[in-house]
Amino acid sequence: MPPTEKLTLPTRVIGLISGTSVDGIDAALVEVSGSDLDLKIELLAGATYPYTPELRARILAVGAGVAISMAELAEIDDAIAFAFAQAAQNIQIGHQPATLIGSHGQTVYHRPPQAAHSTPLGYSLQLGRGAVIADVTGITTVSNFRLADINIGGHGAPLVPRVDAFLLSDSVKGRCIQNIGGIGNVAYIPPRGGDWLSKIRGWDTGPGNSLLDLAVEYLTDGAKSYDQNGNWAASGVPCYSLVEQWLQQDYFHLPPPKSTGRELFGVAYLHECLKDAASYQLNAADLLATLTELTVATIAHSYQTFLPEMPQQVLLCGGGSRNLYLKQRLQLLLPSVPVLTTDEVGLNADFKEAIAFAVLAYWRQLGLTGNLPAATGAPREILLGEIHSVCP
Ligand SMILES: Nc1ncnc2c1ncn2[C@@H]1O[C@H](COP(=O)(O)OP(=O)(O)OP(=O)(O)O)[C@@H](O)[C@H]1O
Ligand SMILES: CC(=O)N[C@H]1[C@@H]2OC[C@@H](O2)[C@@H](O)[C@@H]1O[C@H](C)C(=O)O
Repeated sequence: MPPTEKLTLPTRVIGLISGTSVDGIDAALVEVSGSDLDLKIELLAGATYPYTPELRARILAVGAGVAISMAELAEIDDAIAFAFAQAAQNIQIGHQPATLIGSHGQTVYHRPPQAAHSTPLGYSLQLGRGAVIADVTGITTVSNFRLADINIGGHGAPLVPRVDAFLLSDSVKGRCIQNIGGIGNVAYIPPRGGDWLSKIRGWDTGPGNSLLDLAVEYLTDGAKSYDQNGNWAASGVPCYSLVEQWLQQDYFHLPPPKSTGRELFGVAYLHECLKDAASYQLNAADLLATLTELTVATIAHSYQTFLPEMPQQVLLCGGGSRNLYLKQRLQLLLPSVPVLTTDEVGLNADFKEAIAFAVLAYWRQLGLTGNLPAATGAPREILLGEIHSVCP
């Protein structure tokens, strides 16, 4: 990953993503300049636009493996594309217009590469066609970011670690940038200097909030979708024997690069957890405390197992960084490493993923590669994303 000499002008870009929590479309309007070591962003506006409950329910059903017709798939794709286009229009209100959009879309299926399988390549499907977004907004749109990396044998995920490396490296401290969305993922960034770029790593750590959210929905009969600040879980006690048992799951022992999704850590997985919890007679609060402990234990375990050295700081981002109980538990498991949020070093923790897709679109437009082979497992760097120009 050699630094480029390319001169770049500030560009106003919109980044759009709805993640595995399917809680809504995160939109970030950013001014981007530089290219890699000199990469800079200024967040001008950030907002989350919730899906309608009907669309959210349809997306979650597809993601959970419910069979649908091609006609229904087309309808969902249309609805997502128009919702993303609307989010891009809304985020510009009161600002100078953007000239570029980077849209991740909505993941509804993700299959990591399967070595020694008859179809060894991965497969990842993000809905919300970029061409429609470009047409509705009149703004060139880059989309389908994961495909190129997957086509050459990579996981197509996680993609954010390369952006993290250039926005969040430190000259002295090694950092782990830990996203806790539906799924958790980490970027390990050693202190800048020497061959630091070649030592950056990234992978999906496992469940973030996905099992917790599903459990809250189950326990409240759908009245609640998440445990605000982790208050409910904080009133319970984690069952450590169960956490130990759950940590035996193969995924947590697979060496990186690796990626996962709701296909593994989704409804069926929660049902297994519920059965186990019943055999330990856990009440609702204990169940949530135990699922929270699983998330933090998988994070701490993966650092201890797979990193060349422990970081000097952990910077949290994503919705899970707002879960105070979870943050506290992670700090307890990593006693010598301060656990902060990216807000505390100047990068918005709620919109970092949306910002990253703005940067990835900007790199694509400049002709710069976007993947980090150490994080996706691809054999080489490659241009990410398809460019949809505006038809006259
Ligand atoms: N105040 C809060 N307290 C506890 N949990 C919260 C809070 N705010 C957000 N969350 C959690 O964060 C989740 C949303 O996180 P986020 O938007 O980062 O996920 P995502 O981007 O959809 O997922 P991914 O990063 O896996 O793609 C919510 O579903 C909820 O579980
Ligand atoms: C296939 C897919 O959408 N993966 C997401 C998901 O959500 C978190 C984790 O799993 C990560 O690998 C990825 O997203 C972020 C944006 C990434 O690519 O870095």
